[in-house]
Amino acid sequence: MPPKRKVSSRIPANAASAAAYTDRAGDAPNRRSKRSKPVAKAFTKTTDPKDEIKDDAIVTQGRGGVEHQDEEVPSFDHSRLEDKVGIVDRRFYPAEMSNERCALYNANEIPRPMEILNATLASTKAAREKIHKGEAGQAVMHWFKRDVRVRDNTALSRASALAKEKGVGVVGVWIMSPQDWEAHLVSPAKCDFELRSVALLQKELAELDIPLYMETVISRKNLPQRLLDLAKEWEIKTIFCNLEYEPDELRREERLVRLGAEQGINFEPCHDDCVVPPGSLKTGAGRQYAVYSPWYRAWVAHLHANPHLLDERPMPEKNPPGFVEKFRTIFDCDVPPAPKSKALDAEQTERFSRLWPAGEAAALDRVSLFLTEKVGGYTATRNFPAKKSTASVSVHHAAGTLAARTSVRMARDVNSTKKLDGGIEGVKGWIGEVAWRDFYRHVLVNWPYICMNKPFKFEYTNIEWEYNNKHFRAWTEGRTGYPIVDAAMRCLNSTAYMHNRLRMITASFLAKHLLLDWRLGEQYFMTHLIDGDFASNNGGWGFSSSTGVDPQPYFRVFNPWLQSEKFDADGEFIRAWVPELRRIEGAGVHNPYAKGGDAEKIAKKEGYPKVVVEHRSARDRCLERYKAGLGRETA
Ligand SMILES: Cc1cc2nc3c(=O)[nH]c(=O)nc-3n(C[C@H](O)[C@H](O)[C@H](O)COP(=O)(O)OP(=O)(O)OC[C@H]3O[C@@H](n4cnc5c(N)ncnc54)[C@H](O)[C@@H]3O)c2cc1C
Repeated sequence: MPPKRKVSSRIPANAASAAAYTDRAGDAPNRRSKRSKPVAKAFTKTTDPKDEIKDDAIVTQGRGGVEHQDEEVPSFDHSRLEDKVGIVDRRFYPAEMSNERCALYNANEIPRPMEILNATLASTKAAREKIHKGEAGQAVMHWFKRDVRVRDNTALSRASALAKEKGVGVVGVWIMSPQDWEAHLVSPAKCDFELRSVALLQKELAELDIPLYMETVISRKNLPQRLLDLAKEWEIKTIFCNLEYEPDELRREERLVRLGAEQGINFEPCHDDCVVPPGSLKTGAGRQYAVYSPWYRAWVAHLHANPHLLDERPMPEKNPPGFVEKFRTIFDCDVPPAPKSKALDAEQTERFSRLWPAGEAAALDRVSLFLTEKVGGYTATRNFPAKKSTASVSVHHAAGTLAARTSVRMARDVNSTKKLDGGIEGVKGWIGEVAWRDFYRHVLVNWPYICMNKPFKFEYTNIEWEYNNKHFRAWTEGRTGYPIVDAAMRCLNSTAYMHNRLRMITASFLAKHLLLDWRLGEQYFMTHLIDGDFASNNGGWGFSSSTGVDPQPYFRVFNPWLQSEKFDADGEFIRAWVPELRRIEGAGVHNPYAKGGDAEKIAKKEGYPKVVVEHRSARDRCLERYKAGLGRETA
């Protein structure tokens, strides 16, 4: 066990605390401090000085913070390198949370953001009811966030019902928050998709005489008060929204409930994003499930016992006569342009619009087409990227142009049993995949520290990751010398999407073959995927790197060649994305340099790279490093 030293310092929650880090790094073996310099340079994020992001908005509290006081810090504390390698964006977040603090969450000694929100909803209940019973105001507001749709929208439907009861209309609001996009690493393709969807939403709402007011709020911390100010300006007494489950968002909504109650506005957050609201399913011992299979059985049983959870939410009604005239000025808002750091060029705009039609009509078309033409063969074919046999609706689930509830209901309704289980194998299998999305959200709510750069299994913090920039670049560019990995990464870079099997292969390759800190890969995916979604992405990375909830065991290391031969047997997917290997016939395409002959000649001639790491030795190094990391005392 490494020697420990007593640190008697109070590190402010928001301090970059370079000195503290230097100190700690000083404890580390020389090889690490030697290595950290060039690595820091290579990975540190750069910020465009022209960008709108302002320093004043750095969130100093709120993602757990660093609250070490007289703590025991072992000399090995590899996680602390995160500051040097740019894992945590310190413009927005405090440094990586300590393992002790994670343990406190697990021991229920720190209230989770959802619990704090629920407590505030309870403590403000009387005040909010009084507002509800009071004056009608001029309208009811629905704040659109990750629910860019009119149909099957819980909070919008409730806003419409309340407006009808009060004899007023509904006003829609959508706020662009460039800092949220920056902090959440939202990819330019995803921002563009959202903006295109918002433009379509505005048109759909206009048919119901509902305006969509749009505004850009630069500083994310000002957003709650700005919403309340808009409500006051328009004499609105109630604001509805659907909940997002990341800690920052839950804390923001908690603040809105509190500030709203103080300022005479009832803020009503609704569960909508999950089919089953987080917190509804508990093990026999009353805990949140950390394993998918029993959780899934409970999820199905819960939905069969509570079928209303799958009911379509009523469409909002048309606003009453005279409403358009009263709110004329906000009917003509323009969709704002993407912030500079997220803007696409003309060619990218055209490409992504063609590949990913936006809006809820496109979403419903996609899911309907899938359920009529493809779902029957889903279970048998879903792992084969070249078959294009999955629904391709994750982009819609992520933007909220399609509710997961809608997908599950539509699938249930085409099932021969009219249930979630039994009946058609493909339908059952597909519902099970959509359920993974719920599962990872339930996990996020119960273990919020996964959103604070900690692995679910925080004992894996002490694995000594590599920060090899050359390897990372080879992975991002699709030049690792492993054709299936390279094809997948090039597909991601071009289409902003990657098939699930390939996400598992590339993620496993980064964490286990290259031994790179899995959080680098997690971030790269977020900044490039059009369907980037924190909970699903983090869950997928946790699974593949064996650091997450219900992961594959660390000693299972995917062999990329075997995966390739199994799931892209004809090499169709590889040839589509790696032109250097297109002329190779037969199995040589999976590992051209090993096969010799024509395959090797073509690969060499076309400049296809040799492997960056040799499979067997990479595997051995991985097992050794994981084992050593797990044997270490947690920091
Ligand atoms: C490392 C890694 C990272 C991932 N990152 C994301 C991400 O950022 N956003 C994202 O939506 N999905 C992510 N996934 C899950 C999955 O790869 C995609 O949801 C899926 O490829 C989307 O394609 P589809 O819509 O055709 O899926 P289908 O196979 O048709 O599945 C239907 C829907 O179920 C949900 N779903 C399917 N598989 C999963 C899963 N494993 N976890 C959670 N939800 C699932 C999605 O909403 C999907 O649209 C990740 C998986 C891994 C292994």
